[in-house]
Amino acid sequence: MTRPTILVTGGAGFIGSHACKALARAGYQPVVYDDLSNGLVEAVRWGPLVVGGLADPARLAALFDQYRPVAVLHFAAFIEAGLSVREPARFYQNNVAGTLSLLQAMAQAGCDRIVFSSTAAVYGDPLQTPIREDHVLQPVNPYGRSKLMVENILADQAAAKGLRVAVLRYFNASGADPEGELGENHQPETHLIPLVLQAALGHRPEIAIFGSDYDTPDGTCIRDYVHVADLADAHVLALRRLLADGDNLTANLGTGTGFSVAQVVAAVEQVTGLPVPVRRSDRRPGDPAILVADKGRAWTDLGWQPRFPDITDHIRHAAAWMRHRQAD
Ligand SMILES: NC(=O)c1ccc[n+]([C@@H]2O[C@H](COP(=O)([O-])OP(=O)(O)OC[C@H]3O[C@@H](n4cnc5c(N)ncnc54)[C@H](O)[C@@H]3O)[C@@H](O)[C@H]2O)c1
Ligand SMILES: O=c1ccn([C@@H]2O[C@H](COP(=O)(O)OP(=O)(O)O[C@H]3O[C@H](CO)[C@@H](O)[C@H](O)[C@H]3O)[C@@H](O)[C@H]2O)c(=O)[nH]1
Repeated sequence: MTRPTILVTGGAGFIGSHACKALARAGYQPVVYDDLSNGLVEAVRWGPLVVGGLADPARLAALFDQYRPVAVLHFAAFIEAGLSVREPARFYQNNVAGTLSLLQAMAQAGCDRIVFSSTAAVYGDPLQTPIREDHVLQPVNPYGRSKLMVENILADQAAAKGLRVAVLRYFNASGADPEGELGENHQPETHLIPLVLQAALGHRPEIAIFGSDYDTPDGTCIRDYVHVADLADAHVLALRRLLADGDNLTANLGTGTGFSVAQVVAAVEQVTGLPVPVRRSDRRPGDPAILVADKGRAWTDLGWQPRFPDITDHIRHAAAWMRHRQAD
């Protein structure tokens, strides 16, 4: 029997590459479309790679024509909130205009199912935590606003044209493939866990803790770290739901448990047995004190249960990946 083909935009990136592995394991055929602006050819291992950008309608049309995907997992985007403050137009162009171009290609090809990578950044500074999906949406940077714009576009297309949509709002993606085949390769790396690991392993002199005067028990920011393999599993569940004509859905993907920056540093020291040189520095603009998901909807509506709720597993897997890459 032929495996249903799934188009994975951004499938050479961190989360998209893990999703391709999960798709292949679940019996689907991923086809990756990525411009390699922040992804790696080596991360595309479970199906073909077509190199191209979202803004290239001819290449997208040819791709739909050749592979006839039954659905799209749409990861491709610029992802750094801090950069979005300095380069807003680039973010809106890539994340919003790029998605419009993708939607046009989908419509022309008759492909009407999409799983969209949204983010906890759509909530802005939370008024209540854990954050439920019906929390007010007031993003505080252009990155979050670009993602909210796409959510609204998808909702309008669903109402007008019957587009079937799953919006997944990830909290902080972390970890690496538990089998060591994939991991995080951002250039430059801005995410906390890999940076703390680099400081522990001596690849950088120290880690700066951005702010120690937040209204949290130890004064440092609290985040909900969700394992990338668990994110990948959630995409397979969301895809199955859309392919089975289930209702459209918007769901948080988080564990419901928060860890402070200081707790992450302590966990890295415990897992690696190495000291982490720390420098206390100013707050980073735009960082809310606490971002923790209400996980209920993904549990009930998707049947999603993270396999790796324990942050020490995230750190172990990320450290194994880092050591493996160093050895290459
Ligand atoms: N990493 C996180 O903690 C996190 C949290 C919430 C949401 N997200 C969202 O998840 C998605 C994936 O994030 P990631 O961490 O894997 O990022 P990533 O940068 O590793 O992956 C994104 C991929 O998209 C590609 N890409 C970007 N613009 C493109 C374009 N115009 N055309 C084709 N390819 C393009 C990049 O080359 C890269 O391979 C993003 O949409 C991001 O906003 C990530
Ligand atoms: O060198 C560093 C880097 C980060 N942090 C702190 O660590 C926490 C996590 O930061 P980071 O790993 O950069 O992730 P976030 O800024 O929380 O953003 C991630 O998680 C969001 C969802 O919660 C997504 O929207 C973003 O795309 C994704 O990058 C924050 O409190 C940062 O202030 C430090 O103290 N020092």
